[in-house]
Amino acid sequence: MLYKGGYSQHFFFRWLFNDAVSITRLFSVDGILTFTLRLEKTSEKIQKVYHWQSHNVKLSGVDDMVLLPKISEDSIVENLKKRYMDDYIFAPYENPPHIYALADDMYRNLLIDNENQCVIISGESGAGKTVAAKYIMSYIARISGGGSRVQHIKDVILESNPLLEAFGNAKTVRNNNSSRFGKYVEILFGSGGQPEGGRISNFLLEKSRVTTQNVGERNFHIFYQLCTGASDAMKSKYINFNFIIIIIIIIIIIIIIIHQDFGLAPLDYYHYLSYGGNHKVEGTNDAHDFQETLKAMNVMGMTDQEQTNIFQIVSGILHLGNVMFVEKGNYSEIQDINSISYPAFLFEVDQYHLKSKLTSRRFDSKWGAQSDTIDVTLNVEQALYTRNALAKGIYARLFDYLVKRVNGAMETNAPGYNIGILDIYGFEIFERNGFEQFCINFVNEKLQQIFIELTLKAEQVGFDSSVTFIYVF
Ligand SMILES: Nc1ncnc2c1ncn2[C@@H]1O[C@H](COP(=O)(O)OP(=O)(O)OP(=O)(O)O)[C@@H](O)[C@H]1O
Repeated sequence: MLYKGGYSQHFFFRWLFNDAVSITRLFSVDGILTFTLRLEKTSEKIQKVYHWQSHNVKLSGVDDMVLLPKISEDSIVENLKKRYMDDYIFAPYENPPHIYALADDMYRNLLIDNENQCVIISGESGAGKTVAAKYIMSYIARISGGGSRVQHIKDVILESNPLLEAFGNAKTVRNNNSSRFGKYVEILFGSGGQPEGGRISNFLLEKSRVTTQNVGERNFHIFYQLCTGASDAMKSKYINFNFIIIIIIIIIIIIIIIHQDFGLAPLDYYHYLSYGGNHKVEGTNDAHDFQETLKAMNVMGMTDQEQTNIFQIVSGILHLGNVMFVEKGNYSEIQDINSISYPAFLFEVDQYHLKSKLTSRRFDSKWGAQSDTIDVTLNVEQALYTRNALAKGIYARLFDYLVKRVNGAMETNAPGYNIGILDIYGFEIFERNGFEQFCINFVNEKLQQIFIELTLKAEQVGFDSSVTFIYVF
């Protein structure tokens, strides 16, 4: 039995050892799994090495050379020799189930049988669904042919991953790069087996994350990427333009403000990023990832202006979260009127209009043939709810827009067959499960049901003639 690194294992070990915090080394040789656990007991940190011997394992070296304890010419040759002697050499079709073999099968079936193919990837959060989906996409991109136009389609398909992950993935307690939306990617192939286009359908974006997160989690990656990765020029435009407005409004503050660093807005400044408790994710470099996001946007053919507009919205949402309300009589008022100028500027809307939409709502009444429209003022709780609903609504539409843009970049009318890859976000149980988690858990249960149904049905068929049993399905 060979374990590969991953968060599921991380949690398994955590559960096993109760106080284990992280696995620093993990490798397996001849069935012996060796791992080093960093343990944390109160404030003291202890390094301990555990050896675990698995049973009934055919001793045939390691499947994956990177798992060798020491990578040298000798150890590689020794490993290959062992596998050769045991008739366990590397050959895709002789190996146990492998994601490339599955992708290869699908591709061949599509070409030989002229049939659409579909792979459903299911599993709990952190199991490796998204990584598997990406392996399938890159394998297909690698083995299918085509000229420069096809190469562009492949680039769009592959680059859609970092782009949508930036806006749709987040750190959760189980997975540092957890998909918080479901997606179904279809790759459309021409008669020669070359990708001609593609289409992505997105489901159930967890938009509640925009305004609040559980402890130990983060908002969507893009917020941190923009704040830490944007150039100074961009930062002053999206993040600190507020200062410019203040300069115009309050002359006295000019002296203070011109001495401030326009290029920096600490993440702590934003209310919408404050719930998780930690902005940093081990092994993630947000500034670097921001460059990947920009690169992906360029591959999609997004213009500078389009990118500017997108980041204006992202930044506007952050600033909107800093608009606070106070109770005045029976209704709410914006605590600091300057705070509304920033999001209004970034959303390119009139600030008085935005203020009125946050603190009141339009009420249509009808009696008989008569109708009337009145503005009803909101209390603080209602105003906060409205503010958050606006932030979530804008973000969800921005995400839909990005998916639409990706689809536009790989649109085709060419006839052909397609391979579909379904990657939804995994089953999870929180202390408080929101409606979105309920929906995703329900979908996961349904998928599991389909899986059981199909596999049991297949088993039943195999037994048909020889065994008498009660049909489950
Ligand atoms: N094949 C793999 N090889 C190495 N690491 C992997 C592999 N699969 C997954 N991982 C590790 O596990 C992490 C979680 O994987 P992934 O994001 O694919 O999980 P998921 O099932 O899609 O989770 P979620 O439902 O939360 O989106 C990855 O970031 C990666 O570190």
